[in-house]
Amino acid sequence: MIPVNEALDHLFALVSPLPSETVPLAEAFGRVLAQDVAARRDQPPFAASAMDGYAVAGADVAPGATFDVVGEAAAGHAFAGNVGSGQAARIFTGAPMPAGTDWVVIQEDVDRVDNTITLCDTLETKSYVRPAGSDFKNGDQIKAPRVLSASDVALLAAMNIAQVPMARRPVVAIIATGDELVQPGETPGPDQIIASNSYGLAALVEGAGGHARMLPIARDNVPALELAFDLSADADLIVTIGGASVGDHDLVGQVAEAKGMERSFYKIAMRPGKPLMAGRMGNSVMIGLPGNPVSAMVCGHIFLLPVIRKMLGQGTAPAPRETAPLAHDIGPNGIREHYTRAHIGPDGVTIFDRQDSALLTVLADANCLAVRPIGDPARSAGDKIDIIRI
Ligand SMILES: Nc1nc2c(c(=O)[nH]1)N[C@H]1C(S)=C(S)[C@@H](COP(=O)(O)OP(=O)(O)OC[C@H]3O[C@@H](n4cnc5c(N)ncnc54)[C@H](O)[C@@H]3O)O[C@H]1N2
Ligand code: MOO
Repeated sequence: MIPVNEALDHLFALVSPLPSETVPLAEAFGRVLAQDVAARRDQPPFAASAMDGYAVAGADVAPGATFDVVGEAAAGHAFAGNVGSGQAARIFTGAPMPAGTDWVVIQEDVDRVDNTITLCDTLETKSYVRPAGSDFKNGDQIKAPRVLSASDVALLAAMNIAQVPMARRPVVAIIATGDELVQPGETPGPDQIIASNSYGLAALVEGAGGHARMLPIARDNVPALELAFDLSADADLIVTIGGASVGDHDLVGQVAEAKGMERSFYKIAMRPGKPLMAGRMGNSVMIGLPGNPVSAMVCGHIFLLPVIRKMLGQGTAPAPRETAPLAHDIGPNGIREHYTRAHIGPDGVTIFDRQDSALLTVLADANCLAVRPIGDPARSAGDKIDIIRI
């Protein structure tokens, strides 16, 4: 058994950042920017009014001052003329400031009679002009790598970047294995259960920016597993679930090796997740996850997501940790690093009593994994513990 950090280092050594691809802006949301991009224009491209009102020379603004309205500027319709001293242009939000003006008096502060406006006694003290380039300037950069948020997409659009260089999404083939499994929606036999991990892992993969390709369930026999590996050969990652342990029907490692998998490691000092295996397999990397549902999902968080992030060019880092106080006393930990299902709330971290790696209800109630190092002694309420949010 190797420690978790060593296993993760082995996995990082197996994968590299994928090449980038250019995608239309409308498809960029949630994906990872692969290269710095630069604004192709200033925004606003001209000094613009921030309000509806009258554009004047700021030097002329005083309570009771009067102006002749000589023209109009609206968004998309600049006023071509010049506005002289004692003159004003009717202006609307987003319109370019006419030549000769640097101040907008909001219409609420104006009395208008025919073509003459008179300013009221209490005036705003700000100009309501947005200077050219005050949001961004031509050449301003958005730095990669960065997961593009909805706000980023809006910013890229404003920068006139219609095609975006994105990290290619890793294709992750997910192979559930087991004679006992049927797909959700099917009718299980009396000795069967519903495949769950494959769906949970696919959700993790998609959430991290990968593309999950779920394969048909592979039965516990050599030809079925061989076929599943053949169907996954072009994936960037091949993730198997189950069949990783020492039972007579645990054939995954054996078949993977017969198919050319060069094993990097097998078995880690982790609970849950002990029978994890990984290795290079053709142009792909195979990660064999244990079958117990919580084990597979925990390994998904601790190994699969960091590997996907590396492939997306987001660097080489384990699942992010925080420290938080324990809400209660806990006993000592054993010889495997324990990723306990836990809940962090206002009272601190509560580690659930039931930690069997088959209990998906407990996992679904957890909002974090509280990590107990190998040989960690008993701890008291208030002691700090590492957590990983899930
Ligand atoms: N004698 C030993 N027995 C076991 C050991 C051991 O060291 N010595 N390790 C245990 C640990 S730890 C784990 S974890 C499990 C993992 O075993 P496998 O990876 O071989 O998983 P399976 O036996 O195929 O399945 C275990 C369990 O999970 C269910 N399962 C499998 N796939 C799915 C799926 N896609 N969706 C939902 N449930 C799934 C399966 O029905 C079993 O109940 O081995 C221990 N045994
Ligand atoms: O390691 Mo197993 O994954 O404890 O349940």
